[in-house]
Amino acid sequence: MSLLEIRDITKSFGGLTAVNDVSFDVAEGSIVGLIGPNGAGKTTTFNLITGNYRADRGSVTFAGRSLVGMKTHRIVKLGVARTFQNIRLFQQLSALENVLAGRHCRTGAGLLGAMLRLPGQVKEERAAIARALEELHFVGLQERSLELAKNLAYGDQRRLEIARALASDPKLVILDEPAGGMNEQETDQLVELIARIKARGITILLIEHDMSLVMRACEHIVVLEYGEKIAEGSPKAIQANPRVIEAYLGTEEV
Ligand SMILES: Nc1ncnc2c1ncn2[C@@H]1O[C@H](COP(=O)(O)OP(=O)(O)OP(=O)(O)O)[C@@H](O)[C@H]1O
Repeated sequence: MSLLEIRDITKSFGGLTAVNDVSFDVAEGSIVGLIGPNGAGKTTTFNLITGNYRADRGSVTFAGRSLVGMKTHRIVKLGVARTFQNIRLFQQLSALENVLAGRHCRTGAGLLGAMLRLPGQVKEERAAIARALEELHFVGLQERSLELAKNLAYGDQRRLEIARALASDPKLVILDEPAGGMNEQETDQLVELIARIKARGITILLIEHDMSLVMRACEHIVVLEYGEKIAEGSPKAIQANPRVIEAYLGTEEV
C-alpha cells in the first residue's frame, strides 16, 4: 500500500519549472531514494511534500489525506518529519533541547500549564525528556546530550537532526542528503541507522548524492532530471538504465 502518493506535481519559480509533472509512490515500510543531478528538483519535491512550497498543479496524498495547502506543522502532526540539506539545528541549544523541540508537536499542555507548573505538565515534560534521550541513544549521541549543537561534529549534527525528526513520532521520515559531509565510516553507520529506522516500521524517503549509500540503503529509486522523472525502479534496474547513466551516474562503477 502507498503511504505517499505524488501525482503530476508541478512547481515553477518565475520562468523556471523546477518540478514538472512528477508522479511517484512511496510504499508503506519502504526506503525510497530520490536522485538526480544538481538542480534536478529533488529538494523542491521535498518542499512540496512538507508544505514549505505549494504545488502549482498536482496532488500529494499522505495516508489517504491531501497535503496540498496544508501548513507544515499540521503535516508534521500527521506523521511526516524531515531533515535538511543545510542543517537546521538550534545551534545555541543542547542536543537534548533540539530533540525536545522535535517532540513539541506531540505534547499537549499549553503555556498556562507550563507557567503554573501544573502536575500534568511536569509529568509530560519528564516523559518528553525521557523520549528525547531514547532518540539520542538510538542515533548514538547519548554521550553528547548536553553538548551544544554547534560543538558537535558535522556527522553528529546530521544524526541529531534525524533524532529530532524521530521524536515527532513520524510515519514517514524525509532525509535530504543525510550523508552530506560524512566520511566513509560515518556513511556506513548511517546505512545501518536507516535500516534500524525502517525496522521501527517507519517509511523513509531520501535524497542523496552518495551512490554507495543509495544503492545499499534503498529498495526503490526515483530519478529526476531538469524537473522531470526520467526513471524509477530497483537499484539494480536504475544502475543499468542507459538514460540514468547518461544523465547522472556516468560510466563509473557505482
Ligand atoms: N525558492 C526558489 N526560487 C527560485 N528558484 C528555485 C527555488 N528553489 C529551487 N529553485 C530552482 O529550482 C531548481 C531545482 O532546485 P532543487 O533545489 O529542487 O534541486 P535539487 O535537485 O535539490 O538540487 P541539489 O542536488 O543541488 O540540491 C534549481 O534550478 C533551483 O535553482
